[in-house]
Amino acid sequence: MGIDFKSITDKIIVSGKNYEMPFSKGLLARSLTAAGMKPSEAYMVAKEIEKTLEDEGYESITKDELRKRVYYYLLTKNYESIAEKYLLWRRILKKHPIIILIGGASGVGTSTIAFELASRLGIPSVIGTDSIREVMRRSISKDLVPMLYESSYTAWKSLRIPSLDDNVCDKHILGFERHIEPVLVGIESLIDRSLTEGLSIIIEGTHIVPGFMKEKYTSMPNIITIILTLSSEKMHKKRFSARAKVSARPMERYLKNFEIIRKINQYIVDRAKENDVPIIENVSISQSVEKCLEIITERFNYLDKTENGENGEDDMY
Ligand SMILES: Nc1ncnc2c1ncn2[C@@H]1O[C@H](COP(=O)(O)OP(=O)(O)OP(=O)(O)O)[C@@H](O)[C@H]1O
Ligand SMILES: O=C(O)[C@@H](CO)OP(=O)(O)O
Repeated sequence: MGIDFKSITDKIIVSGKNYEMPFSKGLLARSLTAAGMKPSEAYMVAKEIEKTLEDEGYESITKDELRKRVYYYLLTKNYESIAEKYLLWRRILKKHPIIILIGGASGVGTSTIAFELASRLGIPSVIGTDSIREVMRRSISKDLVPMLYESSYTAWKSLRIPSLDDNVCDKHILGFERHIEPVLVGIESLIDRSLTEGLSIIIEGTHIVPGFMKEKYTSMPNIITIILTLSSEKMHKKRFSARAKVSARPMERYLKNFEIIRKINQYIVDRAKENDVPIIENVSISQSVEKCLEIITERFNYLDKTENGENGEDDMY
């Protein structure tokens, strides 16, 4: 049996297909910011919508009706483009789990952007590929795949190739490739699980490299890969010192291996270009998040059109 919210709150109750919850201005504001509204404005709009419903005597409202109300409210306040994006996002998220993969070399900011994006989109799970790597380490022995027990930029040290001719193959990159392969198995199984459960998720880290994931995944329109980079070496270096101040990851280790990390950065960017995967210069957090949202909205538009036709609006709200 569900919770009897009426007995514990006098808030309007919002009901979905399988659950009910008290009206949350924060949740509504979040879906408005995902559609492009400024956070400060979004909270005020959410507050105003709640007040209008209260004034009209609502005690409960279905999610579909609320969506409709929000949409028309936005139109009457001249937020046409946000209104359309808001509807598009609700329509897509209602039908599909969304899987966002954020890749990039160590230190370019994948986890920072992934967490910001998750909060804007209301996606409850962010998993770092470092954690997946940790799980894979427990299931694959060090003797079998020693590269897995290294970092992405030191994996080359475990290669079993005595003298590698750098003109034929770059040992740092070969080490990196061998390092990410077993982690990809874990990433793919996590994606399978999310698809089966219908749960949206963001997976981030240096093990997300375009061209390495099976086509089965890259061809799904609700799986979106984005690569982050930093062209400026100076800025990239600074990120390690900034991180060292708030975490237990010493910057010396990353600075010592900086040349290799930069090589990996270039390698990931090249693979992204080859595979038509969008690349974002992660200079400012807010701008990177905005760009990610633009890329995701574009994909949603495509998904929506392929499902409903150019003007199809059979399930508008
Ligand atoms: N756009 C940005 N502007 C300023 N600082 C940023 C930005 N993105 C990330 N940072 C900071 O840079 C540092 C490194 O970022 P983060 O830990 O997210 O990197 P990462 O790509 O996840 O690295 P790793 O793969 O090694 O875990 C952090 O201190 C973070 O706060
Ligand atoms: O392998 C790496 O590039 C990083 C990624 O976060 O991990 P660590 O430096 O902790 O081994």
